[in-house]
Amino acid sequence: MSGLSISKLHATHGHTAVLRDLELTVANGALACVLGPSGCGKSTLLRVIAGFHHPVSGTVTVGDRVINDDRTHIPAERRRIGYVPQDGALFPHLTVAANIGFGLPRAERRERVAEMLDLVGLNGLGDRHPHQLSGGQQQRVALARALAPRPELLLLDEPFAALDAALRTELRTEVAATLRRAGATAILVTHDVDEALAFADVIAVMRDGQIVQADAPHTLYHQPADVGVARTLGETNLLPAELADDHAITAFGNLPLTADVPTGDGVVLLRPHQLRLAAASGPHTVEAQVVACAFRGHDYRIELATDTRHDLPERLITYADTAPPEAGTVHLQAHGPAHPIPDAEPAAPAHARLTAQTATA
Ligand SMILES: Nc1ncnc2c1ncn2[C@@H]1O[C@H](COP(=O)(O)OP(=O)(O)OP(=O)(O)O)[C@@H](O)[C@H]1O
Repeated sequence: MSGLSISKLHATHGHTAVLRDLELTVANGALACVLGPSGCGKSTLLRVIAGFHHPVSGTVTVGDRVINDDRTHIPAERRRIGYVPQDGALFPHLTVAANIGFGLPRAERRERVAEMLDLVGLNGLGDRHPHQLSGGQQQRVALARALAPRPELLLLDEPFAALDAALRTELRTEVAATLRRAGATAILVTHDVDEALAFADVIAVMRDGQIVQADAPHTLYHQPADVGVARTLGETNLLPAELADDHAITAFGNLPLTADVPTGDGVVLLRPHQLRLAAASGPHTVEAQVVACAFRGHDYRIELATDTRHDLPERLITYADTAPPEAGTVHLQAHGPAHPIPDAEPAAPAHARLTAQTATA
């Protein structure tokens, strides 16, 4: 398999610009996810890479082969790129084995089909037809069919979207393991954050036809480039802070920063699990009122109203293993590192809201 490199890619649908100056690199053997809201251009990007959609301009390289630039447009069937659409799109009148072997040279077909059935865990089901398989099994056949011709790159367009939650989790774990065994370079399109976090070596967050940040899941979650990426990856607490080189001075005391930044007023990100309920008040605890608490099986999601004495947003979110006292007062502690968010507007702090309410009363 080979890596992928995309530079200055522009694509349109009619007169509408869909991909704008898009840049993306996926290393050889990496599993990448493109994550973004509906309509941001994810499928169009995959279709350009696959060769089904002509871009206006830009360069697409797989390994050391340029498959698209100003002078080159290699047709889809000669790109050696596998494509698994949302519904699998198996041939209904062909058996599983015939689906997987479709288009393979006759001499190697039987052996390669057996290898692929083994890879996706469907030994013994080669003689069935697609309608005799479950949804998850059909998707595994689609994956086997895409991998059979040894593509240089595999594209998966929301391949688990039609499956129920349990099967979806199971299958994406299996597919990731299968792709790693095959040494595949793959790009999965999704708008499911959990899927992206669980599947990918690299997540590329897409917004309005551009990749705004591409990084390892852990880096992206804890060090997002802007508020939009921070919110795409999960719930946020955005605290006003005084930035002082390597630490932030906050209502929770001094917290180390993820990176050195210029000094001055700013906003820092703390993910919900970085706020914890303290047993009692202390020098760096903040008092808050529980306004909502939801049990989620593995933990509780707690929404808190902050104390008006503190320079904090109106609501904070934390996750905890045990339920707090109902509608009670709790003490919160923060655990760094905090991540500075350059473009964030500080939420109206509690004391400012109080002043505003008093003024209008
Ligand atoms: N065939 C088409 N003709 C005209 N406009 C299109 C066509 N296909 C897509 N678009 C538009 O291009 C934009 C990007 O669509 P695309 O399908 O790439 O987004 P997406 O991120 O994959 O969305 P989703 O997650 O809903 O599948 C959308 O505004 C869409 O309406």
